[in-house]
Amino acid sequence: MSESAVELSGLVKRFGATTAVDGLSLRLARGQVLALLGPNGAGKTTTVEICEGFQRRDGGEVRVLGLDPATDHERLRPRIGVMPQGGGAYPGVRAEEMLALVAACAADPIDPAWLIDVLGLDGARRTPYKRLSGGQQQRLSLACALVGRPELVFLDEPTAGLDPQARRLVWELVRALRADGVSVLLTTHVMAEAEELADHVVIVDRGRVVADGSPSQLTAERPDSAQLRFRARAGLDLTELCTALPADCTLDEPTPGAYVLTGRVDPQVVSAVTAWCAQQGVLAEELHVGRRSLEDVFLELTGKELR
Ligand SMILES: Nc1ncnc2c1ncn2[C@@H]1O[C@H](COP(=O)(O)OP(=O)(O)OP(=O)(O)O)[C@@H](O)[C@H]1O
Repeated sequence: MSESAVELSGLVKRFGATTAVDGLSLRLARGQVLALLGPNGAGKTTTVEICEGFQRRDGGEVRVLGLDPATDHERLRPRIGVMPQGGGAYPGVRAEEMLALVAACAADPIDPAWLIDVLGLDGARRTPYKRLSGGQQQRLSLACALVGRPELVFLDEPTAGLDPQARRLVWELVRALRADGVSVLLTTHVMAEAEELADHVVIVDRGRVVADGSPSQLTAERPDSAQLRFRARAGLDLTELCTALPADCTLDEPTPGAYVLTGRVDPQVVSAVTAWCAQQGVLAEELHVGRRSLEDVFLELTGKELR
């Protein structure tokens, strides 16, 4: 087994009566990307901040690059990069000044001008932090996390609020980091981000791990995990359609006119659905047979209620 970049065992963190992290264990192998997913308040940021050495744990074991962040923070700091949720900086500092300041703390920094260019911040180099757009602040925060050539990077919701172009750029950077052997632990609410980038996904809920594996393991580990999706006019009688299908199939209309059948999808099932639609004079469009998405797995494990 390769060496771990992060190893947590039975991690516990309480805030008064709230148990934010409740016996959480996970492992990020060196050179890999781990995505930590979970609903709001699941304990992701708290877990990441304990790994970064910014929060003290109440129980469990934590090893980050072989060190304990609670006691070895000074030795760990130059080896890790941190992009906190929401960023933050002195409002008057100019983008290039801020990056230069962070670079000055590193033994062998990446050229700040190059990073500014790669992250599309060239036109904003002399803009004070408070005047940068939210997306520019995010990208500057990412630049600050990377400028010290870290061995391990923590990215807390790195693409929150970014436009699609900037999101793609961040994804490319994460892939480039991985190709360079950098380990990445990221939190995200964007399932496509986890599917695109992560070698390993850990889903947490109420401070506990509820699923752990590669994206393909999580979406395909059950034999009944296939789905048939199609579009048709809204409000089809799903109870009646169900009678034409095997008992273990479930049908849902998550948004009007979009249908999802989950179960053992075989040729007979596809034929039964289209035949039933034909009997109703309904054209089933955009038929697609595939695996459950990571989002389906996530909702199944963590529920659909808002937190
Ligand atoms: N400093 C704090 N004081 C008190 N409670 C806190 C503190 N920080 C976090 N919590 C609580 O701990 C729980 C976990 O919060 P955390 O921010 O780690 O969740 P999260 O998974 O990162 O959520 P989100 O997706 O909304 O960012 C929540 O109930 C939160 O209210």
